[in-house]
Amino acid sequence: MLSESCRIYFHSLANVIGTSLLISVVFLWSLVVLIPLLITYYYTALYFRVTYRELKRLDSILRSHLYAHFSETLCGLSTIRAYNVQDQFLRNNENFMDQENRAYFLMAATIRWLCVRLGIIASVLIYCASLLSVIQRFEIEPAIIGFVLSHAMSLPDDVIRCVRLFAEVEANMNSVERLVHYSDNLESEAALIIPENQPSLSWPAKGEITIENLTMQYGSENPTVLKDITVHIKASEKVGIVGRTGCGKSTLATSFFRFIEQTSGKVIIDGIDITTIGLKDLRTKITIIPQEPVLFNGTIRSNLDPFNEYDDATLWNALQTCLMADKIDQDYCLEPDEKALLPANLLNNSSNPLQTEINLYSLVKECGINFSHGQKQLIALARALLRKSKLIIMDEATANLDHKTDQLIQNIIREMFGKSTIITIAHRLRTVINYDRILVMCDGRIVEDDSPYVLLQNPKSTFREMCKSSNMI
Ligand SMILES: Nc1ncnc2c1ncn2[C@@H]1O[C@H](COP(=O)(O)OP(=O)(O)OP(=O)(O)O)[C@@H](O)[C@H]1O
Repeated sequence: MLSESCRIYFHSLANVIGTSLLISVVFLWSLVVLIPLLITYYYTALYFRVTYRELKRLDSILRSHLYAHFSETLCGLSTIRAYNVQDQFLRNNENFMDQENRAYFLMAATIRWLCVRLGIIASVLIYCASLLSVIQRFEIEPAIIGFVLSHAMSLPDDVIRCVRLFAEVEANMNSVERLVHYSDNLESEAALIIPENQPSLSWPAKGEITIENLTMQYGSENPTVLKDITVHIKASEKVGIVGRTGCGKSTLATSFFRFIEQTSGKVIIDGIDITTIGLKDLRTKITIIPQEPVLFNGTIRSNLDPFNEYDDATLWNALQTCLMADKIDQDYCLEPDEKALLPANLLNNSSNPLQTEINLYSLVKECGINFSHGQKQLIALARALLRKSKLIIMDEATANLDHKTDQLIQNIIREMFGKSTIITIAHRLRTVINYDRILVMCDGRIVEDDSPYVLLQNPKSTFREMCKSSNMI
């Protein structure tokens, strides 16, 4: 929109300057009127610009409220209907529309105000040019007079367009200013790849982690979240992190990905300090199964394997291992015409699970809304299985599964990721009770670090207290 506004603005400006020059060259006396008119024009435009800019800003803000409310309503349609509050949301929507229209109406009124004033100024100029043509009718050729007057007639429109578009260009430049701010002034992440410091393809081969005096905070104005953490995690160890909400468990887990940079200290994975390598090299080697698994609009297949690296049988195996296969089988049986779309070799192969009416090509809606939270976590687990990382972080990954499924998944994890290091954040203590080690966190520090058995034997242990309060012992 900005380029189009600029184009029309410069076009109108050239017309206004050209016509004014033409009139003053042909009728020298017109300068007597032209100069005061230009001054009046300048001040009127200035007055208009300030008001219009503010109104436009107001309109944008109110419009964004309207759009936000509209999209939130669309996302929460089922909840709104469930609570039978459609009328309230309709009223709110009308209210937001009314408010936005107020600013829009004022903008339209301001433009009308300008049109009237500029129209008068331009008409005075045309009047003078016409008057001078009559007075100087014997001195100037009729053709030239006709030429000047025909141009002068378009002056009111050009003058109005010129000022309006100038204000519009200026208002649209706000967006440019914001983009420039985002691109130049905001701190960006570290380099994705540092060519002179790339880890080998097999890194991390063991999954051994050493954390030395790690301190982290979210921005300099916020309190320190991780305080001087030192811990060594052996290769293939299964470590559970527990602690009260807000004690820094997720922050410790995400520190491996450098989502926020550490304030001080070191995280060393298989001998490499993670701050010395590029973010892409780091992040592609670690797998996270997050609290809020992300699914994309597409199919189950495209969600499991976005870069098309695995065949269907491998994907299906991963789903079956994560206990998702039955669910998909039930929910998404292939229709005959859908079957026709599948590659023939998959359907003819008797050992292929696709023969049992499984559909990896089933639809996954935006944000995976057609799956339950637990199912989304199982799909995320299947993704992790496919990647076969040496280091896997699970942030409450099985929190939304029932206890039995959680246990089954834990067994699967132990079996399938036997040679990987696993760090699991768990609210449910049963999830990590069979792990090799438990780290208990409190207020950004590790207060206990031992095997679950040893911690449970210790009557003063916080972990024991936590197990007691959740009726495990
Ligand atoms: N993006 C953020 N910006 C500022 N502070 C944050 C941010 N994320 C977390 N925090 C703060 O850091 C502290 C630790 O949060 P963190 O999510 O690591 O805790 P947690 O133990 O994982 O909690 P939970 O069990 O509820 O997930 C909290 O006080 C939280 O308010």
